[in-house]
Amino acid sequence: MSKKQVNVAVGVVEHHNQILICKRSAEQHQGGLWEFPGGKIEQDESVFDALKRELKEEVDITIQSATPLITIDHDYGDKCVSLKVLLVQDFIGEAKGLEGQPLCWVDKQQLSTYEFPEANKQIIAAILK
Ligand SMILES: Nc1nc2c([nH]c(=O)n2[C@@H]2O[C@H](COP(=O)(O)OP(=O)(O)OP(=O)(O)O)[C@@H](O)[C@H]2O)c(=O)[nH]1
Ligand SMILES: [Mg+2]
Repeated sequence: MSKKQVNVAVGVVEHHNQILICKRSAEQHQGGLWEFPGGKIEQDESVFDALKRELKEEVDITIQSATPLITIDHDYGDKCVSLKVLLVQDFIGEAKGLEGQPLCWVDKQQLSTYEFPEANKQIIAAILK
């Protein structure tokens, strides 16, 4: 049986040269690791609309615009993901963890000192380019 492929909208939210990261809860896939906020893209939803919905739900910010940064297809063994990563520099609101998740703003250069899912290494490389 083929593994399910999940399309995910991921936001690299940047403000004053810092990036917003959140901690995944223990029970989630890749739980306990840091992530860039985002989530699954629903059927008939654009990447931007999915990201806008997820960032409002998870961190209470409203994104105004976003630009494509990178797409990463990764096989975790139990699950294949296609991460559509958008760079967000234009948003309204102050980020807070609406799902009780720890959240922090990190200098770009410090990102690699946090533990992320494997696929995120390529995202961090793209941010630093
Ligand atoms: N949001 C997010 N997901 C990531 C990142 N890196 C990464 O491999 N993923 C994977 O993408 C998949 C979907 O993301 P998600 O769990 O946030 O989806 P969601 O918000 O719709 O959550 P839910 O199904 O837990 O309610 C997960 O399997 C997760 O492990 C990342 O930086 N951010
Ligand atoms: Mg999510």
